Amino acid sequence: MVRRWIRFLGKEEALKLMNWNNSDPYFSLRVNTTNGYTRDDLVNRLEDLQVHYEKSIMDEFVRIREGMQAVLQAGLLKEGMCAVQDESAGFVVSVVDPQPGETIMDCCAAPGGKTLFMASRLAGQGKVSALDINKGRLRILMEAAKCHNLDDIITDIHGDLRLYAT
Ligand SMILES: C[S@@+](CC[C@H](N)C(=O)[O-])C[C@H]1O[C@@H](n2cnc3c(N)ncnc32)[C@H](O)[C@@H]1O
Repeated sequence: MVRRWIRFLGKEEALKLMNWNNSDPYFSLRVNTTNGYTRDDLVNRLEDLQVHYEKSIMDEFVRIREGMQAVLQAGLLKEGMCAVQDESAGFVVSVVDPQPGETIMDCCAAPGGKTLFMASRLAGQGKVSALDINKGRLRILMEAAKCHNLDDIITDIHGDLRLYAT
């Protein structure tokens, strides 16, 4: 594998990739702006909890390497202040760039990380239809939508995407 990386990326980039693979993983948290919170609010709560963080280049995101237990115990997720969301999923939403008033169809949507983020970008105007084949996962999605005050924007559709393809 290393030989292949060096062949494709060159030695310097391959070394960077290997160093990154050996670094401690981090969680990223996305602040829930629909509930009126800003990233500064989230950062203040993390500081109160003495959880070290890094701000992401994406406005809504903060990275933490340690302290997830403290975040959970303080109820930051339950009270809808933030969600655990990988920044790569956030980049997808940046590319979609949802605008107020739009209607968006999210296929294979559950558990809803991108659905929630897209819905929050609509600023109260527009709709996201979240389709998934798995009822239980859709239920989790709608519970999260409620917690994030986005249940009037998001509609769940239980269905098999393959049937829409014909
Ligand atoms: C990796 S998860 C999607 C993650 C989601 N997009 C997010 O951002 O949180 C894949 C989902 O696709 C759903 N799925 C798989 N096959 C499907 C199908 N034929 N029709 C609809 N949903 C399907 C699964 O139930 C699962 O919830």
